[in-house]
Amino acid sequence: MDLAQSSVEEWLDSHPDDMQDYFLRHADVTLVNKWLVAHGFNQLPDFPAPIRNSSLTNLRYTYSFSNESSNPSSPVDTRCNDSGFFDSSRHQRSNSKKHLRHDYARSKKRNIFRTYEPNGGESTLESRRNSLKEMRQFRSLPPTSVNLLSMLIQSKVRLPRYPSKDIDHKRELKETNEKEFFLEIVKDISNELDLKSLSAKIVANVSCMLDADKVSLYLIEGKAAGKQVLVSKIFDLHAGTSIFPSCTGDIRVPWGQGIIGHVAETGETVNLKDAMKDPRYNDELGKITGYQTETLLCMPIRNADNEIVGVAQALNNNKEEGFTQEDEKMLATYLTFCGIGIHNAQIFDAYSKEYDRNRALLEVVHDLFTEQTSVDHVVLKIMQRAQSLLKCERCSLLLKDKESNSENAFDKIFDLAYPMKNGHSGNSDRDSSLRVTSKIAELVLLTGETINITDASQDPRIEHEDETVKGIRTRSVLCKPVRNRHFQIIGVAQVINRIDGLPFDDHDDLLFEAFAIFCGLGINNCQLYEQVSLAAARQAVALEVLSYHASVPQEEVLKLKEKKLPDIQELKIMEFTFNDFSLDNDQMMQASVIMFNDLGLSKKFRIEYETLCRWLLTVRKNYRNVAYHNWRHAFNVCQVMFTILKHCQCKNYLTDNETLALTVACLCHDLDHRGTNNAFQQKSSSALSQLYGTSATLEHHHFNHAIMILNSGGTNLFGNLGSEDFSEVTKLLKQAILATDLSLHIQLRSKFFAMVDSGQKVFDDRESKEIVRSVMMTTCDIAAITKPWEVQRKVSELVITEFFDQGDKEKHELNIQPQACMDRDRQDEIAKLQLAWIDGICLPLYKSLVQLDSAFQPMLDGLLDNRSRWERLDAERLSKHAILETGV
Ligand SMILES: Nc1nc2c(ncn2[C@@H]2O[C@@H]3COP(=O)(O)O[C@H]3[C@H]2O)c(=O)[nH]1
Ligand SMILES: [Zn+2]
Repeated sequence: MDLAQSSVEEWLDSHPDDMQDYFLRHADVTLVNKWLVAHGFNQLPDFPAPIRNSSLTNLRYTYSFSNESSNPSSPVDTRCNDSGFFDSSRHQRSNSKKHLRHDYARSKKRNIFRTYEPNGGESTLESRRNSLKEMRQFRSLPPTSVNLLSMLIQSKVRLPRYPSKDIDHKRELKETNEKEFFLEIVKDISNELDLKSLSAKIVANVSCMLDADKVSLYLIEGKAAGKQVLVSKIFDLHAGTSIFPSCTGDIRVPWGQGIIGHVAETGETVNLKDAMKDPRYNDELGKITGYQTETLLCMPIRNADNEIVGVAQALNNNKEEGFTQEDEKMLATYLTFCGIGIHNAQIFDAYSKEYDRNRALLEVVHDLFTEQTSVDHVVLKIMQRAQSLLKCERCSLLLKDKESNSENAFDKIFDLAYPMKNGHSGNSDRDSSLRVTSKIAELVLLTGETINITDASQDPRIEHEDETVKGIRTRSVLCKPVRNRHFQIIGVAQVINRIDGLPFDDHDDLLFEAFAIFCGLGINNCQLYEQVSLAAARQAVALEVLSYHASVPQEEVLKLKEKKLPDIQELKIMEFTFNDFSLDNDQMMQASVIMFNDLGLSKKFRIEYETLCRWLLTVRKNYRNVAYHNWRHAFNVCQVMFTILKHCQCKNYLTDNETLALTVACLCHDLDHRGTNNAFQQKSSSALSQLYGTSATLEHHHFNHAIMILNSGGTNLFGNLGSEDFSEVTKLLKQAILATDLSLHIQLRSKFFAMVDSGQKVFDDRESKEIVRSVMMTTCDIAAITKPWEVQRKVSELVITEFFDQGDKEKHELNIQPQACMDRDRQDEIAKLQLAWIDGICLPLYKSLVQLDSAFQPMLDGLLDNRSRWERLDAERLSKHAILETGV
């Protein structure tokens, strides 16, 4: 066991990268804390209270949990009071010096950063293997959009990692072949794009080159924002600056401080034989660690544009004369290469950050599309992503109270704390950290302006009394309005305290702006979705109510079912001269049953008698009580179809499915007609035109209504049809009902006329059959014009009554002038209009039908008779008119 342990340790020692990788992936905050305690870093700056009465008072620390392994969803408690680790007792503080000294002594013994790869190219192989493993991992997952997106936005860029030569090898080379040595250390850094590794390599190489005991490297950050600071990426304790390492290895030196600051600011090289005597030298750390600095060489690093990008400092080369001119020259030359390398690595770093940002925003977009059902879900997801990207202690969203009279009241608050509290929504009163910043949120809600408070202790708008009670300290706040798609403010998004202790910068502002927009969009989508769901539910309820009223009581069904059917001859329904008004309601029902039976439909399609009765009664009930487009019209249309099927040739070309579809279509073709035509639906922007569009608006509705009836309980006439027949009959039914749109007939009829003119008598191809069926529907629909004069006169009155009602609506409700045939003020022109109707639509149709099949002759005869009647009436009107005008 012990042996295994020692071999494990040995392996870990020889594989520092793997060990570090394992640590980064598996270490939790407790372990990090333990590590920090063990290494003497037992104070956190500003968390929770500044250090007072200590010899370290003027030391500036910056602790950051912001390295790539930090994840806001991990339960990191930055206050760490539970463990007592950050307890600010004096005892702990005085111990810290001891730890620090101890650690420093140890750090001298070994390289903290290994600057070479003991096993050559293995790491490149390993990274390739890892990336393959990741791909396999994604590929093995089921293909959900999340997995596909993850795969797509996986960075395919792998950092080149070139192994450094052993430090001893470099030293040897330096002794034997200085030129080779120099080439080696330039090559060493030329391909390194990771800033941290690059810094470590430069430090190691400069140390070797100058025989310096300690080398440090600082890079300038925050130049663009005008807040310059010198940052060291590597963990490297040394004396000479008032700095302290952070737990990520980032060390920050304020601008202009110490020799490093001076060199960065002026660009001068500083070469000292006795650094401690220089007034710029600040030896706070030296006092603690006991490290004595003697010789010092500090030089600026410039990029290709000659701008200073950093500073390198070497200490103690243990030579009496200090660092020589030769050393200076060599360092200057080497730093020229380092400057280019650093510049490239910084650009790469900026691109990586941008990549991360875009990736996070893409993920938010994905969330937005997948989470549309609940505001809570979408907001929480976006906030989690915002918090993970902005790395802040708290992220909240406060939604405006729409009901409240007050302009700055919130009714829903989402709050995500760090460590993750699994965001909750509710009353903010219980939460003091929200209360201290709610004034800011109210202000943002009122003004619509972003507020970025970089130092909350100096801001009067933050109520600090609450903080002392709860032990929470607001250091910085970034607060933004959240708007809907109409740019109205619907809430406020707020982030508090960056984890690294720095204030929110312009970059954060921009990023948070994107999140606020996403939040607004997400909420908007969810609200729309909720509205649609609500409307759908409302519609479902309305349909339920309607279908209850549209259905027929069972007694009525039984009554019809049990009533003896009269003789078909008695009803005279097999004649073209059938009187549309001869049957009463019950007789029309019975006549319909007889037609189904006589055509053999009931038998062929195994339609149960009770189902047929219920269906017929239901269809009748679903016609409105309008003047013309009512149940009687539907019945009369069906009667004509029946007569045609009984007397004309076309029956021979129709299949049973077609006969069934045409019969059902006649009875259903005007279902739920409201007494107004398609043009009116369009002009009034009725719900029907919105639902079905402007082409065959009503006809689509009639068809859908027919399907609805067929689908409701006990009325499925097609219930015993096989699936193929069922879908064919439904399709034929749709075609037939849509064909009753007169404008479609006008488009189609020329084809029919051409077919008849060409002498075609047999219709067995798909297209001509469809044309014939459509023409048959119109033939029946307008057949009242062919009926005996008394019937025609009565029907035309009903048609005109409905027309005039629509005309009245157009005049009074839509404020438009109706067509002549719908204008009540022109009722004396009826005969003229009927003549136009006959000549324009009816006569060409019935003439062509007779040409096709002489069995249609009675229809044409009736039509011509009615024409002469209308002609006479029109002539009478004209002569009356002439008498009135001339007085003769
Ligand atoms: N002018 C006129 N139009 C008619 C007459 N009979 C039917 N129609 C029209 O023919 C149309 C056929 O389709 P619709 O049932 O939608 O509406 C009908 C009426 O607009 C009529 O006697 N005179
Ligand atoms: Zn009709």
